[in-house]
Amino acid sequence: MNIAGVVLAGGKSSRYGKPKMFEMYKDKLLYEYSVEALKENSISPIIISTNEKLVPYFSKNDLDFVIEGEAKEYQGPLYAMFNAFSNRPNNDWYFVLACDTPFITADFVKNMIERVANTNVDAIVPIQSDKLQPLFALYHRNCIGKMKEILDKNNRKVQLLFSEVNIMTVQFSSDDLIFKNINSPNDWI
Ligand SMILES: Nc1nc2c(ncn2[C@@H]2O[C@H](COP(=O)(O)OP(=O)(O)OP(=O)(O)O)[C@@H](O)[C@H]2O)c(=O)[nH]1
Repeated sequence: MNIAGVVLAGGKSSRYGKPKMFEMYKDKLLYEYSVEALKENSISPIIISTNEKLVPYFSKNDLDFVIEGEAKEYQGPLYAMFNAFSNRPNNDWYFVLACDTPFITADFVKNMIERVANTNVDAIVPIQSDKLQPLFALYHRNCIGKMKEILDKNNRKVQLLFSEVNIMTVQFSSDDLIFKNINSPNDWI
């Protein structure tokens, strides 16, 4: 069972006012929290999905990842996922994370990937307070065709995929900080 990691880092950051993935929090850049949580679970390759303008700003440091610029920018997470998955269709699963989640942990990633064995669902998606968390989820390559169908109809919502494929949900407690993401500078306060 091979799992690729995909960190989505090509959004507009319009609410933040500047590319939020490069904000420093404690000792790391914001996007590095997601890369590290995947890396600590030996997930390889780890792909950073971004746009051509931002590619030069990702520094490899000691982290091990591949940076990919999308031909069409700002098409949203569903397109970004489709693009990253279909560029490497030989992976069985893709672990998708966003670039703005400083409280993500390697334990969370471990908990999720342990569910991949012996399941025949197409996606494994966390749920917290009745809200699905599609940008912290595992997608099987079976999803690629359905994603294309949704995009071809000019739809962009990741949630639309969940009525087209079989999903397993994983319940998390409402006080778990893992899913907190940073949209604007006020979210740090
Ligand atoms: N590669 C890629 N990632 C994206 C794209 N759109 C959003 N993302 C990422 O998806 C995650 C969630 O995005 P949002 O925070 O909702 O949107 P955003 O565009 O980054 O920020 P806003 O402009 O403030 O809505 C973030 O990690 C984004 O970087 C895209 O078109 N391509």
